[in-house]
Amino acid sequence: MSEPIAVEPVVEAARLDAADPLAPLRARFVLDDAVYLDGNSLGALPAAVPDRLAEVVRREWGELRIRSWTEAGWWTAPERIGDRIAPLVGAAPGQIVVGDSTSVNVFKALVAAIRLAGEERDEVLVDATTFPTDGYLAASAARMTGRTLRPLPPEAIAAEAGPRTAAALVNHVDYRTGRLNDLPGITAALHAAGALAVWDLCHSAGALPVGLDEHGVDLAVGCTYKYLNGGPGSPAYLYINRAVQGGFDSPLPGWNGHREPFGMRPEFAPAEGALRGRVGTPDILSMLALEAALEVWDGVGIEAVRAKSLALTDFFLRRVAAEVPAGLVESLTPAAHAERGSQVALRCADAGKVMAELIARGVIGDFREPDVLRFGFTPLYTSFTDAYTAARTLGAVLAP
Ligand SMILES: Cc1ncc(COP(=O)(O)O)c(C=O)c1O
Ligand SMILES: Nc1ccccc1C(=O)C[C@H](N)C(=O)O
Repeated sequence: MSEPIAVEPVVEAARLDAADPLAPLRARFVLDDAVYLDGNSLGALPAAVPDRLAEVVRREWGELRIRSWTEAGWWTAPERIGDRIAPLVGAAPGQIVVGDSTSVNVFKALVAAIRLAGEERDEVLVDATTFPTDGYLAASAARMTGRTLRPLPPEAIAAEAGPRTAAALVNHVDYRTGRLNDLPGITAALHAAGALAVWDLCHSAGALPVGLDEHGVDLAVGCTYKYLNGGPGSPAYLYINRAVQGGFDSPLPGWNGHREPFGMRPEFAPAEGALRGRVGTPDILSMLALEAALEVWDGVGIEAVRAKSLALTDFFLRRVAAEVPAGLVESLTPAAHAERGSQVALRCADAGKVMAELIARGVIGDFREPDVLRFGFTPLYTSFTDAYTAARTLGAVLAP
């Protein structure tokens, strides 16, 4: 029997790219020769955005002016764009509004969840490994509402939720390690305890299926500037499950969330449905840039995105193992597909300096304290050749 012929890794990468059904989508983005693995911080620019934004400024702002609130659909943009995001996170229409930052939406969602849970539930759980803003806001929400905050590792939340628990705020994918938390299981356990589930989807939306409706998530928030490519500071979104919309009592009841915003009434009366999650005047330029950015999803299914994401991170992990001498890096990202988001986090000595050197050589990832190299894989535009080049460059930096 003849030995199997070992395929050169660069050839393997090229073959994987040639067989990739999503490969043509890269042309929908503005990219250069750099290997861009930072879409989990700031997604690349979709090619349709600059012209659309110029049109919004020149025609809608410059010429139509105030008429654009109605004639150009500005006023209804938060719910219209929410409905555009909905299929990507497994939500039926009418449950998502776009606006404000993720931080502000975390506050709205968590306080509303505490209010929905009722007075007798006096503790709030929060993912102890969370991106800091969620932890800060959860502490303030708990303090304001007179509840006790209990930070827990996400894998402990299901078992610890009990009759005192009002709600838990959990990240779907951990920003540092790339671990994918068990959204269906944790949500079901919270519900069994009579508590509400609030999920932060920043690092999962646009990278993998979320299934908000299917799993009965109560409330969720996420940013749009990572895997949804909405641009720097693009508005975040708030999902309010239809089942809890009637009881959603916003801690930020601004006039945009009023049943009759132009009624100019002294008393607040919430709008029907997810609209009550709106606060003030939407940030139209960012919002319409996001709307144009979402066109890259036309005809793209999130299942195909997930399949490519896993193939990319598998291939990258394999190439890192081959290119980097043993012991120099340690993957913090779970090997099991069921526990992996769309990034690879490698612990490494002098990670800050190593990332600076990678960037100098055209491989853009990021460094997170204290010792983590983070590589984000955006299936819409990252190629297997990018993954190959990144691993090879890392090998060259660490073992010159
Ligand atoms: C999990 C998570 N939540 C929240 C944020 C940020 O919130 P904001 O969009 O308000 O800056 C980030 C990243 O910036 C994040 O990774
Ligand atoms: N919004 C930003 C603005 C500037 C620099 C980074 C960010 C990030 O989004 C960081 C990201 N949330 C992270 O997971 O580290």
